[in-house]
Amino acid sequence: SQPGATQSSAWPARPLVWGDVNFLFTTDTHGWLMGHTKSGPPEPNYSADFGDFLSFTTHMKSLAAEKGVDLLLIDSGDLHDGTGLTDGAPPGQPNAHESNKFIMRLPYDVLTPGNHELYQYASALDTYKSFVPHWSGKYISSNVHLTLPNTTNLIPFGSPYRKFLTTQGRRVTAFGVLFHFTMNARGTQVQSVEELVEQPWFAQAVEEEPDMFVVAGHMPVHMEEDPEVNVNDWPIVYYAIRQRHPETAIFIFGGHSHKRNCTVMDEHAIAIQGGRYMETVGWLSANLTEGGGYTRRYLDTNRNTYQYHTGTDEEDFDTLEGIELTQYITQLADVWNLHEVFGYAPQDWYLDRVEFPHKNSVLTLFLNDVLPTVLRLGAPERSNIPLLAIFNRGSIRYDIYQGPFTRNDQYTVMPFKNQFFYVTVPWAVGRRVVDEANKKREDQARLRDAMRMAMPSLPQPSEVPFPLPGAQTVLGGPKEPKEDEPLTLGYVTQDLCEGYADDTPHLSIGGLDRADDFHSSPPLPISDDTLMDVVFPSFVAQPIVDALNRLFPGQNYTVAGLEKYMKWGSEDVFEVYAREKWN
Ligand SMILES: Nc1ccn([C@@H]2O[C@H](COP(=O)(O)O)[C@@H](O)[C@H]2O)c(=O)n1
Repeated sequence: SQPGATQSSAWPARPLVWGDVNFLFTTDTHGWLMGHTKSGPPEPNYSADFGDFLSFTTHMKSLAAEKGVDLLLIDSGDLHDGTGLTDGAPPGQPNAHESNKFIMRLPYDVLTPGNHELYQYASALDTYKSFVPHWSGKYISSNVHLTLPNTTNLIPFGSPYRKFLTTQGRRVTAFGVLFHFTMNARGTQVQSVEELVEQPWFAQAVEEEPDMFVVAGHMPVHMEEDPEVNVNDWPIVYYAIRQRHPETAIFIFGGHSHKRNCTVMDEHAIAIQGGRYMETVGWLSANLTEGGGYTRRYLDTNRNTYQYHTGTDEEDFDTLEGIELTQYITQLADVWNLHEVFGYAPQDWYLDRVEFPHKNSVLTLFLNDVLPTVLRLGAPERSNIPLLAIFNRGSIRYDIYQGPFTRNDQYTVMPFKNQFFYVTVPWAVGRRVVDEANKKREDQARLRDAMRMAMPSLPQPSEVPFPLPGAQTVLGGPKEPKEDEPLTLGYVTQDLCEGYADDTPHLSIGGLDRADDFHSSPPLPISDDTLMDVVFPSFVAQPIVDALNRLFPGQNYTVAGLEKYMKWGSEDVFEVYAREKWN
């Protein structure tokens, strides 16, 4: 792992149960290739870096070969937007250009893009040119297309599908599916999942019966409260395959909601996903012969986990390639100055453990102090005008831990490069913008829910042989810790499949389901007709402009007509604040 990373003191509770077909899977890694290096709990549980992960997958592939079984490695997208390694490149270089080279060192069998691969045309194009070719057909994007500069023809972003033989000779048909993402950059196209399954080429690809279908997709395998994330179109893909092949095995690997979860779809189909930020490596094993059945496990990403499951120790775990990858990651972090300290955070602030406006919520810190401080510093000429700052919760991505706050931390909290726009309106209008923008979101969510209800519901699985014979130890709740083995803080997963699936037992860190809605700084004690500045990030300019136009008819606000509030963008905000307040 990376120099200075605090190692985990926790260990897995029991060995993995292998089937004849096995999968390791990642999703929503968002650039956390350095692993989690802080000492505050639960960070040490996720302290392995991508070099460790490479050593782990190498040992696991060898174990599979020794056992004469298959092991496939899958990723379900969102490789960048989340750390300095992916987003801290010098100006002009597309996100993830360097970090993608690290990912290319891993032996993935199937990869698929997430929505973050498509927000910016420059990074989508760079992925297409520099990353996709390396995979020789393994990077699959069944419903994503792109146009090359100065052309109009849509071409597949990755391969539309992949048919291949596993090392044990099993025939696989694989697809890669992204939810119907609509905020993609001009020059990229995402087909809806309904449209995808109607394509003649899709019907043709599905027609021939393989031993198993493997579908990696950037959509959650469960329903979510948040309409931004509640984009579970898996039943559409599932039915499109099931109609033709009633009993063929289907393995679905989801993502996007940043949670561990699992759903049994029928006796021969299961959908599963790991969490986010390289905190989880998922494990799924199945017997396609000998009466079927599955086991699953959510592995914490630390060296204890990796060594325990590969029967190695500090002496023989690291492979040369793994050590080399760790060193390359360290070098890039050094070259890009990611460990530069901007200030010292006086306490922890959490994203998901406490609710806004709790004093330990990173959202509270951001709205009540960070944003007002930085906006005032950034536009001193407007400091006599009252200010209402608005932001979208989804732009804040992670906790802040007490101690040195570095350039990399700035990217883990707020990786996006959004400008700040403003309009000057009477307080009577300004104070209603956030509610109005959120109301529209809720209306859209209701519409989407209504469409979803029109879809056939999933059949109830009957008598699903879950888990695999020999996996009974997985059932019955968390293993009781020994008295001298205190539990550490971490994830305690309750997914929708049978039994207990966390690999290492923990005391629950908690976690809240939140909508990616709009929030604003505290109300101002001013009269309704006082003019004020409403400031918001460019990413949400359209919904805020729409809300303003509904509240203030006749003004005709447009995104193109908006002015920048200050020179700093969202990626600068925490640096400016930490230098000012924590230094
Ligand atoms: N330029 C951007 C891009 C995205 N966001 C926020 O990220 C959310 C999507 O992230 P997921 O991991 O859930 O896919 C999006 O809804 C925005 O809130 C942003 O702020 N700026």
